[in-house]
Amino acid sequence: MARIQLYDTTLRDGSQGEGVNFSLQDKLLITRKLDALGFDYIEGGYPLSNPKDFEYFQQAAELSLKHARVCAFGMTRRRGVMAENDVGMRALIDSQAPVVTIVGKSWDLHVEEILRVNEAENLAMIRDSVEFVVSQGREVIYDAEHFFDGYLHNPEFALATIRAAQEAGATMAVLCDTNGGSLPEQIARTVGIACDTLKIPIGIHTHNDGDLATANSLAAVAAGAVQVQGTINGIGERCGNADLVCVAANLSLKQEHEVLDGKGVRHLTELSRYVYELANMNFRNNQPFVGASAFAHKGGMHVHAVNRIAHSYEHIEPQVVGNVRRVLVSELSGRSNIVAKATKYKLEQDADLMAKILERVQDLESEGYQFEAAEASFDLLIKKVAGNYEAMFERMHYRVNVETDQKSQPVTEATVKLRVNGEVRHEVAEGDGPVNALDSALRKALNGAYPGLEEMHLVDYKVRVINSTEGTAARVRVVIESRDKEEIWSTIGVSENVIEASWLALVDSVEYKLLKDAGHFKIEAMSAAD
Ligand SMILES: CC(=O)SCCNC(=O)CCNC(=O)[C@H](O)C(C)(C)COP(=O)(O)OP(=O)(O)OC[C@H]1O[C@@H](n2cnc3c(N)ncnc32)[C@H](O)[C@@H]1OP(=O)(O)O
Ligand SMILES: CC(=O)C(=O)O
Repeated sequence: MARIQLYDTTLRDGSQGEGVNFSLQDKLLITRKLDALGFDYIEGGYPLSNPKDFEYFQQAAELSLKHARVCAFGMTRRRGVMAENDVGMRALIDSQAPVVTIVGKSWDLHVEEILRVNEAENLAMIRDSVEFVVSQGREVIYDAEHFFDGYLHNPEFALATIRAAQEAGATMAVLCDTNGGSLPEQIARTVGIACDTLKIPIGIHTHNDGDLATANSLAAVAAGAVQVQGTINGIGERCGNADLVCVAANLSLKQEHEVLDGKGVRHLTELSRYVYELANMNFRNNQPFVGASAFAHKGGMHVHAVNRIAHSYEHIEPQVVGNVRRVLVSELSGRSNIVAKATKYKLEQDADLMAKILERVQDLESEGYQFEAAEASFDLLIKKVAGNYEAMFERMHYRVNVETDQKSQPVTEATVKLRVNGEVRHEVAEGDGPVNALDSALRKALNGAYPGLEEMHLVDYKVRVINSTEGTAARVRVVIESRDKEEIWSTIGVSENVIEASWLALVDSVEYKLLKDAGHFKIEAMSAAD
């Protein structure tokens, strides 16, 4: 099978996604990461667009990348202007980027109605721009915008545009499904024709408006394309670009093409999460290959089978893309889900205990608990039902007061009374709201007894109404996410009272941390039998 180049445009087309805004530092960090994983090209930005993108190229030049070539992106010269006098062309050259990607028009509609030039002038704009940049010693990749729509309406003109780019010295013509509405058969047919027409290699750049960006990229490769452009996690304009994480995994694992130097695929999960973190976006749990749910098994029959042969319900082994298998516990669980979770405590042989845990889970889930989102509370539940739970403190009492004079911000105060190692402790604390005040008072009461608590903090707090038909008497489910230096964990509380539900989740979170520090829990992936 062939070597396929991966061209990442997270920093340019990805930045065109709604809500995405990378700082200069983020862009440089992502560049380093992509280079380390073996990406071939990194499109860093549009130097004419803004000072940050211009500065990026100055700093990227200092990065001593091992593998990737950095590309500056821009459009062909404006109509009626010589390429050497065009501000966009000058910005591309001044960027000092070794590779310049020039986007030009392929669809006669855009030429006539958007640029408002004739076809001959558009061909001259492409030719002049590519020739000028090549004359400045740069490699030129030519992005043929709207190529597939253009080919449908006027195939001779669309092909003439990429021929012009080839004749002017471009090293690659990348056919863009800019509106993202093409289907795989259309992509394959058109790429095949372009491959037969040109001598230079063909690349593919797809958008996801029909949810087909990955399929269209693979169809293009099957028809002869040797470069795929896309973004990490598929972020980008409108519905996004082809997700290079999925494209790379499919090309490498399903079609045995060589991508990412043969090594990067097993770091795809880490890369995906790294980019989400820097983009300040939530992880997409159901993202294929790398999402937290991509290898999470919930249905009891699935878990039963996966315990015997993992690939009975998995298309690849999770570790080949750096992901892990997970077993979820819920009302849909059978004994196998519980057994899988209990293996790390070596309790799985105790059939009565497994049945008791399952019964307890089903009872609690009928009250509104959901353990799949609260694995730390489930670990505590196993200990409690197994009879080897030791309370690290005894809860005696708590109270929360909120006072407001209607003129200033409400003041929230919590009081917590505990017995810790035989000593009664009674503490009060103020906070930004009841959960924060309770958390502060609980920590004050435990102060000195468990120093590890200082490194733990809350990172997320979610409330859901469970039986909404009951109005204000409805039950609420609170899920709290906490972290320390080494782990993130989630706990749950359910009650008619939001403060009580929060308190239950908070206490579980602190108890999990204290028991973990005392060596009671080990973080292990489920080990399946194959
Ligand atoms: C498919 C893609 O994703 S292409 C990349 C799209 N990305 C972006 O637009 C983000 C960065 N863009 C920008 O910062 C700005 O749009 C700039 C700096 C490029 C241009 O800004 P402005 O000069 O203010 O122009 P504006 O954005 O309003 O309009 C685009 C101009 O470029 C012209 N143009 C558009 N495409 C091309 C092209 N391929 N070749 C030549 N000229 C073009 C248009 O005709 C229009 O010029 P006109 O006003 O003289 O008719
Ligand atoms: C070049 C590009 O981003 C597009 O045509 O979609």
